[in-house]
Amino acid sequence: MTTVFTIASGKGGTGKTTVTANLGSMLAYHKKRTYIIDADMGMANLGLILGLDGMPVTLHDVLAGEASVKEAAYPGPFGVTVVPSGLSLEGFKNSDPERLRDVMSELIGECDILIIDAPAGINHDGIVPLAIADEVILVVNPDLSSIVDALKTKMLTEFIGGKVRGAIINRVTSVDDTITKDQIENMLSVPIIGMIPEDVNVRRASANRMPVVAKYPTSEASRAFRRISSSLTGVHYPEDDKMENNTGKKEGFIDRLARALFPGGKDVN
Ligand SMILES: Nc1ncnc2c1ncn2[C@@H]1O[C@H](COP(=O)(O)OP(=O)(O)OP(=O)(O)O)[C@@H](O)[C@H]1O
Repeated sequence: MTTVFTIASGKGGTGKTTVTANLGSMLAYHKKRTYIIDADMGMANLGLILGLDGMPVTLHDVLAGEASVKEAAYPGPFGVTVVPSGLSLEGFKNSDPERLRDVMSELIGECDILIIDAPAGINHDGIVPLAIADEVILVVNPDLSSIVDALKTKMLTEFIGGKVRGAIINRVTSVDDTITKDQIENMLSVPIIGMIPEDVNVRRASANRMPVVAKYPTSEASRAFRRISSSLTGVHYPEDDKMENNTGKKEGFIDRLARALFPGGKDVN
């Protein structure tokens, strides 16, 4: 059975693409056959942060009716399958978001989990991903405008008959005492699935065209992504699990100690 998750927000820039890339990679690591699809077709950057931009066939071609989704699918970290969007405005113009339904039908049964990175806002191209998901996951930042926009997305999802699974609070800082987790939970009236800290390693990993869970597996953000993927799959993930990093080398005690002592420091590899 395939479960379709749509990662949505309301406000732009809250971290949908980051969540899609990292959650998808972690679920693949858990041996779930996982597809991640960049339906943020106007502002595509899933391929960019995974080193899969400039691919010959993209979701644009699929939604223009010129290719099948499997032709636009590429292997990503830990075996996740990535369907990037193209970067051209022409391709965006020719894409019909309604065709996402066909993409979904094509992949049902072919994978365990399908994650759709939705565009920000509540335009037509943003509504289809909300409508076709089994469960929508909201990504919010701990600020009022992000929460209010997520609330609008939640209401829209329910209005069109969709279901919101919960919210992920991203970019939480230790000095942030303005809005608490409980307040966000109350405002949105959905469970909080997890909290991801503000972590410079997220941007450092993107600059290296990798998800943080693969590039900096012991970072705070990676730990948070592992907890969230465990809670979605029910697979227990020991905190001291040894994941292979980008060099293919197992993280040893010295690496972990160095990271613990110098969390914001240089890559020790
Ligand atoms: N937890 C985090 N810590 C530090 N930086 C982060 C974190 N999450 C996301 N970012 C950074 O914030 C920026 C926006 O993230 P991202 O592109 O994932 O957002 P988005 O919601 O997909 O944006 P858009 O609405 O434009 O599609 C990126 O530079 C990303 O690296």
